[in-house]
Amino acid sequence: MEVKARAPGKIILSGEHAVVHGSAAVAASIDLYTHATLTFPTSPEHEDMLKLQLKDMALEFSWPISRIKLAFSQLGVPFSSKPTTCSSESLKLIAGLVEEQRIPEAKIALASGVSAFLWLYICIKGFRPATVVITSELPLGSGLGSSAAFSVAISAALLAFSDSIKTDLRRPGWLDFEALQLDLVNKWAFEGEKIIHGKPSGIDNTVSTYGNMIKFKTGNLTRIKSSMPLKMLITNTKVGRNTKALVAGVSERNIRHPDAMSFVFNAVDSISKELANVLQSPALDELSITEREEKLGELMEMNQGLLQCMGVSHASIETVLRTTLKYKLASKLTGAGGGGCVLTLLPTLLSGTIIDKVISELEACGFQCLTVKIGGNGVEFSNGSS
Ligand SMILES: Nc1ncnc2c1ncn2[C@@H]1O[C@H](COP(=O)(O)OP(=O)(O)OP(=O)(O)O)[C@@H](O)[C@H]1O
Ligand SMILES: C[C@@](O)(CCO)CC(=O)[O-]
Ligand SMILES: [Mg+2]
Repeated sequence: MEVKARAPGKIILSGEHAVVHGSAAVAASIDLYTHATLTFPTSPEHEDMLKLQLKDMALEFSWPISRIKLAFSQLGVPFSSKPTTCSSESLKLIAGLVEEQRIPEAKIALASGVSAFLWLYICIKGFRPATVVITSELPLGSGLGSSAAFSVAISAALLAFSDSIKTDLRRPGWLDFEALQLDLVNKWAFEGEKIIHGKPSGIDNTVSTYGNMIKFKTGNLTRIKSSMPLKMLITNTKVGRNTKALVAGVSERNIRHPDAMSFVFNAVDSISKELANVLQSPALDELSITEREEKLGELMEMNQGLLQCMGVSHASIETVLRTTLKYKLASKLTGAGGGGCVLTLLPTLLSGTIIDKVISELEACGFQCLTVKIGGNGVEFSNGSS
């Protein structure tokens, strides 16, 4: 039997980092996906193995089920129908299982993803042999939510057609989960994100699970129905960074300067609320769209200034900001910053010629530009026929 799931990446229009400290943030899904395919063995030679294939990286990891059982023999089986946080003892055992796989040094950042996979698999499926194959259209560690899409796609593939989620195996094509099922996928994915991010707010797994556009504050989501078209250019600076370290850096700055940082987080909260209101205000005519785009651009610039204040900008991000500003276009980093991707608002009336000029100037700096569809479906699953 084969089960597939796909989960989208995301952009954050406002509020990253501050959302970890209780401010509101606004995020939207994008049409770049991570796919997870789960198959149970049909031939006896694979019967005692759990395998994880990361196809894009040409890496395969495998553990004899007996080895996993042995690792957990002292702590007991974490098998659970309820989303469970990986304790530091369990994380140590899992880190041991990951270390045995000898991930090449250049790809060692993948270790936290492999640990998240093992935790989700063992908790949800127990000691059952299987192969899980991952492919992704998202750049890893670039601010487009690759870690969340990975955790959501894995949780969804493991939960679809399980005891927790009864779904109809016979229907073809990509299928939607029901509301309560989505909540369960999201909660498990959050446990995966905790292993990769350290202290996630939950915004990335939430927008990847539910899709569309959301406002998110202290664990609660409000769906946003944007009444205006929204076009963004995404520039990947290709400067690698790690969300866990950047989130920890902001928390340290907050400990050093709690009074000043609380004003910064409050300012971001107001920006996100205003941004959500602008997106949802009733559509009237073309002029009002232009005015609203100007407001959005200004709010994005203000948010970027505050992200600089938090210490998560980077020289490469500043280069993108300077380049787009020459064309009077507003930009901000998206996700954890420190490199990664930058969003640039492309107003509806902006000519194609200008867009092409901006893109070629950014690409001449060695960056990669992408345009994506914003606000599509969240996680979906299929019986393998898609
Ligand atoms: N397709 C994948 N295969 C294996 N591991 C993955 C995959 N996608 C993400 N990961 C794990 O997530 C890590 C990247 O997560 P990180 O949170 O640093 O960046 P991001 O999620 O892309 O950006 P942001 O959190 O800013 O949106 C990788 O180093 C790896 O451990
Ligand atoms: C930096 C951060 O705010 C967003 C990463 O996409 C971290 C989080 O909210 O978990
Ligand atoms: Mg991430």
